[in-house]
Amino acid sequence: MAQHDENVVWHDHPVTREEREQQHGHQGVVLWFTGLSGSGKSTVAGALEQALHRAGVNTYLLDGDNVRHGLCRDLGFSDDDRKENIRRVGEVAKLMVDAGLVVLTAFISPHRAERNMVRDLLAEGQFIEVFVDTPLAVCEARDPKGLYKKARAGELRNFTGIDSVYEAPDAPEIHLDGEQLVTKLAGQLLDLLRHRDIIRS
Ligand SMILES: Nc1ncnc2c1ncn2[C@@H]1O[C@H](COP(=O)(O)OS(=O)(=O)O)[C@@H](OP(=O)(O)O)[C@H]1O
Ligand SMILES: Nc1ncnc2c1ncn2[C@@H]1O[C@H](COP(=O)(O)OP(=O)(O)O)[C@@H](O)[C@H]1O
Repeated sequence: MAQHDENVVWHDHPVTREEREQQHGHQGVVLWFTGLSGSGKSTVAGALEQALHRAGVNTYLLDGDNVRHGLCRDLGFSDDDRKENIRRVGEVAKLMVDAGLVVLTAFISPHRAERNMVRDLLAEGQFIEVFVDTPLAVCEARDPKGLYKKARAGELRNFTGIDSVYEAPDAPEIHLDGEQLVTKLAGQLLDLLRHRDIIRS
């Protein structure tokens, strides 16, 4: 991939992130959900976004399934493609944080290195890693899209948890038990955001 051109120079603009955050009444951060397919990333992120939106927080939810229909439609599920997927989403999330939004991302993001790459793109405290920890057997029993069934039958290759790796986070900001009620999990995340003064109580 081409590196950035040394003749392209960063341009600062008069309105700052801090000013945008002040206007919103809250900080910009990323809640980076990671977990197996079927662990509950989209469901929990959606429930949290709904609660935040109702509370007047400016949010945006970037979801793997949706992003792969547009921005990342050229990418598949090899390790390199997943890496590029997460790099692009990380850069988009960074722009959205600069816009002062509470960004929720729901990507399997199976590799520690890529999640840490996104963490390093952001300032201290702006990256909140949310591990949706649901046992593989439970995800496989849920199987809402029938993908585990296809993977077990050998009709789908490189499926996370079956024949492609998932590296669980070592030290996520929050570790959710994905078998608990969705409302309880969303509540835990709201508590964390209030505790960190990202949103008002
Ligand atoms: N081989 C393989 N492995 C894993 N997942 C697969 C695969 N093929 C298709 N899908 C569907 O794509 C969704 C995962 O996309 P992501 O962009 O989140 O994946 S990644 O972060 O780049 O690993 C994932 O969605 P979720 O179930 O919502 O996680 C699957 O529906
Ligand atoms: N905490 C939960 N308890 C029970 N079922 C859940 C829970 N979270 C999600 N689900 C269900 O599990 C399936 C997969 O959830 P989804 O959010 O699509 O997972 P992911 O985005 O990680 O693939 C869906 O059918 C959803 O309704």
